[in-house]
Amino acid sequence: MARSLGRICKGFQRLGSLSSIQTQLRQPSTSVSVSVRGTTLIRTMVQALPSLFSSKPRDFSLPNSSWGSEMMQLYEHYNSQCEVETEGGEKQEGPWRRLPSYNRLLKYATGGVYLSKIIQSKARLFTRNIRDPGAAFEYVLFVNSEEQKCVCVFQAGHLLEGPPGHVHGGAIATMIDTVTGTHATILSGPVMTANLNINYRSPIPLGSTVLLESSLDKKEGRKTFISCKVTSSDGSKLHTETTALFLSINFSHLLLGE
Ligand SMILES: CCCCCCCC/C=C\CCCCCCCC(=O)SCCNC(=O)CCNC(=O)[C@H](O)C(C)(C)COP(=O)(O)OP(=O)(O)OC[C@H]1O[C@@H](n2cnc3c(N)ncnc32)[C@H](O)[C@@H]1OP(=O)(O)O
Repeated sequence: MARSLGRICKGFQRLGSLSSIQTQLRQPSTSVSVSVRGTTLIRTMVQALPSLFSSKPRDFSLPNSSWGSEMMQLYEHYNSQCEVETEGGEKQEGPWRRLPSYNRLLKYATGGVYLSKIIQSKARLFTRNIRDPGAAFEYVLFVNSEEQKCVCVFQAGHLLEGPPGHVHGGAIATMIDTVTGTHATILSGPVMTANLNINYRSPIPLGSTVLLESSLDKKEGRKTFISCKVTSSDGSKLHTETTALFLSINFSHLLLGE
């Protein structure tokens, strides 16, 4: 435990002081401003993420050759609203913001006390650990701070099969947890999923693109309640409906695992 804590402290030392991160935040090339309450932490984390990796991290939420036309259309729909033009022709932030996505959250604060050091260093985010483009989880998240909403465009690859020709329910749950969990983190800081209640209404064809829409229901103390719908890309078919509960945690909770 002491070793793990030491590693985490080292990790945060490498992150640099908060003021140096804030200086980074002010630089145009790295500036992201998610302007909802309680988002300073997540903004800092999102901003700091790239510097936690040894070499240039790959942002998995950018288009690749496996993205089909539906995925691209929806991506462009939301991406075009990340920056808008004023009447005077100036560019300014729009209502939506694309979230970058890496295959690891923290390089140094790994936890995982049951793993050897070598294996710990190979730990990767579940949804981003298959390198073959298009094979599994292809997705991109956008957040709308004003409306306290999050959307995710998700293209389900051939390795996610459950019933023949359709997406595995666990893979769907994984994406719902990812989207609502990210949304809850943006709204409330570090959280863990306490409850996910999913109703599967219609199967998702393998290879198709669907839209996940997450919205805040309410916040009560440490509890953040979120709802999420999965629909076909044109919104005409409802695939799943979910309510989720997230509880705010201290980082030490992840280490102690209690
Ligand atoms: C650090 C995050 C950083 C994220 C950065 C995001 C950037 C984006 C990048 C990448 C995206 C990746 C996003 C992935 C997201 C995935 C998230 C997961 O999958 S998390 C894994 C699955 N979840 C677990 O393993 C939890 C296991 N459970 C626990 O650890 C505990 O039970 C915990 C923390 C949930 C609660 O434990 P207590 O001890 O803190 O709290 P107690 O006292 O038990 O409960 C507090 C209140 O909550 C209610 N409560 C607790 N559990 C409940 C439940 N299941 N249903 C209803 N109420 C519950 C209780 O009744 C109590 O309520 P009363 O205060 O009395 O009103």
